[in-house]
Amino acid sequence: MLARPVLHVLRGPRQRFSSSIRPNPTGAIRILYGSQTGTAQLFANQLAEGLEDKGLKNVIVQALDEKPPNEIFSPGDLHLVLASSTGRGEPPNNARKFYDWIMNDPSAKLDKNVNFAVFGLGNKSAHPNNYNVVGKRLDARLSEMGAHRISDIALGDDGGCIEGDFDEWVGNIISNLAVDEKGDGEESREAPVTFSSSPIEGEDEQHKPQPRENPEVAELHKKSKRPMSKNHPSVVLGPAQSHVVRRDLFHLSGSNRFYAENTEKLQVLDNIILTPDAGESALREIRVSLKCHHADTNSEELSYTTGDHFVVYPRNSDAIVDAYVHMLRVDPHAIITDNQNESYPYPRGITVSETLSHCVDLGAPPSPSFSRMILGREDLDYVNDIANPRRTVIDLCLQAGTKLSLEDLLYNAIPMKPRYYSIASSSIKSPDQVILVYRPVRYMTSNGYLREGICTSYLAHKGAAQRGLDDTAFLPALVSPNPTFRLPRDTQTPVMFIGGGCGVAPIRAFIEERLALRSMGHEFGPAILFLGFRNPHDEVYQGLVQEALEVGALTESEIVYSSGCNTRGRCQQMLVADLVRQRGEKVWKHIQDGGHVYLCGGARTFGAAIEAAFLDIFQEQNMNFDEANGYLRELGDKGQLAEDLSD
Ligand SMILES: Cc1cc2nc3c(=O)[nH]c(=O)nc-3n(C[C@H](O)[C@H](O)[C@H](O)COP(=O)(O)O)c2cc1C
Repeated sequence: MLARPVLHVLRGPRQRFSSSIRPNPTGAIRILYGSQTGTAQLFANQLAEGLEDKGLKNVIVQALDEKPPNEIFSPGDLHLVLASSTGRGEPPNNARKFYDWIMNDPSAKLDKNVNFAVFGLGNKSAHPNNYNVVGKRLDARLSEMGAHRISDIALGDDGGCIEGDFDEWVGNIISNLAVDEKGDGEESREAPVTFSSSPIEGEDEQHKPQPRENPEVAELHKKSKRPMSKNHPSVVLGPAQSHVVRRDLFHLSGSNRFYAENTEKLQVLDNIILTPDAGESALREIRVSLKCHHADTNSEELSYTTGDHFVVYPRNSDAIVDAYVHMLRVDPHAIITDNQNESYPYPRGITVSETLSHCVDLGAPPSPSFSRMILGREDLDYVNDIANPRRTVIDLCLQAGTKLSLEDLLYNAIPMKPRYYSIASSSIKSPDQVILVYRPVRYMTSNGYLREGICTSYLAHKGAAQRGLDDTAFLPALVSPNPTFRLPRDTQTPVMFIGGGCGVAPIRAFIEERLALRSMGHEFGPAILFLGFRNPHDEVYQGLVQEALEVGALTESEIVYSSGCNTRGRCQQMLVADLVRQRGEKVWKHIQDGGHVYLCGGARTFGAAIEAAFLDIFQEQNMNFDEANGYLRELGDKGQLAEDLSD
């Protein structure tokens, strides 16, 4: 059985320290989170456990909207705010009221004894223009309102190693709470205790005493990176229930529920390969009915607006779950009853197999400290050895011959997150169903293992019901509004759609919407389409584009391929970013005419390349690099540039 990490991600069971931390600060520690898909919430709970492990009392965890906004902050308390950005730099739903209050009420003030620190959660490559804007704005505004910042904002990048970013922030916070090594509860004068001490009158940012490294805390940091041998809380297993065969977790409710509110059991109507000639990585289209099949639901049907996202709860494949069951040597049918241990991160009362299937992301690389624990060594080039080759827990265990317990896995592995897809259909044309476009992810790891993307392979195995209510025909899913990604209200406003690969999905939705509006008699302004595929075999929706061109829902379209020629023998071998650059004058005029631009595709390469092309185009118009960057941001801020970029 493996040991728990000490400081890292603080996901493990409680461990008591001969504390080098202030044992009982005068105020409470309020951990406040705003979370859309659960990461900030998970981190908030881990942080609370970790601080309690250090002997700190009065640690409270709350969602930012749990109290009226003006009652959240208390003088003398420390407020650790974890907030993600969603939509296009929007706050999560459970922070919306608070965010609106803090941003829009200029008279709102905070006492100077309100202490705070912010950890923002975002994704730099997917949302370069809106990276962590919510965290950054909250941090700036809290300071402007008069509160006392105890440490600089930290930014977690979900496109990189967010757990590592979080670890580092937690380390800084803990250093800030530390007293000297006398450990007698009495603060040394030099101790960097900033929380609960009032800011010194007249002190400005530059002259604030800087936290110093406390030797004992530094030692704790080092230890945190080593396996420790401590007692684990055990996961209590009840008698096996082999007759229990559930393929979803809708029966769980209240604080034990697993799915987010508004999640429904939805029926798959169709699941087809769009480009059969493209081989295994062909684009596919899945059609899902919005009619609810969940017994407890109040609503009959979900609704959406064109441009929204669809959120799917995937499961690990049975083969992967079996491999873990075998490795852990556990009875898959045993029920996890564990009611005692508050820190247990998943629903109770479900079987081991259900927990492994639904709750843990068995395809994700383990966090840095869990990797160190499994491998039993500290030196690790995490990015190159673990994250980039996407090595999983089982890979590392096999490599190191580590015997992992069920507890080790459940407390340390990455929880399963629901996946977001751009809806590819128009709500005017098909209000009762959505279309998603996806490409099954399959790749060979550097050490020769075949890997499949969890959600895309989950979707690929879905099919329309063959026999009544066949399980493979249903998905747990919900609609997530994306209000900043909409066609202009005035159909005469010029639009330009720029997309690559799976980015064709939201573009398909907009084209279908314009066709529907056309049939209702609407008149349109210019609409330009720049679209790229891997090769001609990968090209989809030619018929729809053609129809749109014929009726004026599109006015021009250029399709390019990163390799190969199209079927009509015309070579358009080019990247979309180069096409955009070549059409620089047209792009510039479109923007000057007040036209809207929509960027849709992968974030890391496509999104970054198109933004670089835009910067080049703007610099051609006598802007320097900084001005071009500022102009791009301005277009986003005023809603003329909208992005739907995925990770
Ligand atoms: C639909 C969607 C929109 C997002 N928008 C942004 C954004 O505008 N800026 C950003 O930095 N990150 C953005 N992200 C990335 C999330 O902030 C990041 O994945 C974060 O870890 C999620 O934390 P949460 O699970 O607590 O909500 C977005 C993610 C999704 C799924």
